[in-house]
Amino acid sequence: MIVDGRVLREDFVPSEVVHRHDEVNLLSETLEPLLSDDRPDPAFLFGPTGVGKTCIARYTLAQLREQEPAVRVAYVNCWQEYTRFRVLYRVLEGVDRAVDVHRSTPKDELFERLSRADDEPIVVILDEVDQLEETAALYDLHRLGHVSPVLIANREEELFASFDDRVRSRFHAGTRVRFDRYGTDELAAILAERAEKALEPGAVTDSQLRTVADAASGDARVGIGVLRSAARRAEQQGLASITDDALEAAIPDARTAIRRKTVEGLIEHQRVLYDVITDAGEIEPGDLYEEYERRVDEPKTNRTLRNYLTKMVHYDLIEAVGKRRGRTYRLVDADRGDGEKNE
Ligand SMILES: Nc1ncnc2c1ncn2[C@@H]1O[C@H](COP(=O)(O)OP(=O)(O)OP(=O)(O)O)[C@@H](O)[C@H]1O
Repeated sequence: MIVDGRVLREDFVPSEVVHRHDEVNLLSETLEPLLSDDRPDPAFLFGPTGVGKTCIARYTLAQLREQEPAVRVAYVNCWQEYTRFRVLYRVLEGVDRAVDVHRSTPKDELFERLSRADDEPIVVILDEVDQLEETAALYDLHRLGHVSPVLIANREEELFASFDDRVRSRFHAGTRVRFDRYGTDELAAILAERAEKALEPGAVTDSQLRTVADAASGDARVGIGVLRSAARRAEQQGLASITDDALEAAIPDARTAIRRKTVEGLIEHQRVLYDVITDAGEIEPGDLYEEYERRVDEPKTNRTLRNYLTKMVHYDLIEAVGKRRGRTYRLVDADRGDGEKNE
């Protein structure tokens, strides 16, 4: 039944995006100066998870490179690359200038190397940029006239709150491209496009795709995950098409798989917070920070911890219950039907 499983993978960049034309156009216009050797303003892509920010950034840059192949693109996921060293290293790697760089190479030398790599413009996509712990990396990139950053984050307010004044003032100007959650019809159309490429004709009905879109509540990553899981289940049972039962079973399946992957991707300190919450069942912030500090050697500041927690809420790993005073954190129930997904 599955003819091309790649199409249902998370990192697949579709050759055509469904909807999001306004967002693609705004980003393309922002980057247009690159076509005449000028430097564009920074571009920001804001919105909740699974709404196509990464996909649209990659797609738009792939299109731009078709017009101007000299433009180089480096992709940095700041969830993993959260220090100045790691960001600069990843950008150098993205433009094939990372040979002979070691852990002990001074950061200033990385910066020097990047400043010398100025024969062609470089667009740096900084995904999950609100996870960056050393925002000096942004200051570095801004100083380089041949580097154009595209920054992706959930919320503008929290992102700018994490910047120091130097970075804030430099990134103040810049185009904001805002993404809303997909409606059921939009998500169903995205899923139909994927299903057409990935599955045999007739493997899934339009009404089933709407059920998936509805269950995913606007998150395309969840929707595609459900479709993938349902198709696999049906295939394992030797069926020629997806049954409603396979679909129902796939909804919690997909959420669990996505959650497992997100937990695996947590950095050490986030993981400790997650473990404390898991052990406690439900816990107040004060007790959470206290227990966290007991478990780590060099604790992060409360502000950083709050940032981690916000991110984990965005990623649907934990939920915050109650208002300021009396607020507690607990794990999100994997089997939840959803509909109350956090923004
Ligand atoms: N408009 C679209 N057309 C086709 N595929 C899409 C579209 N929007 C999202 N997708 C697909 O949905 C999945 C999730 O999208 P993406 O990773 O871009 O979301 P995101 O907003 O960057 O989320 P996060 O903040 O969690 O990283 C990807 O597989 C992507 O290819």
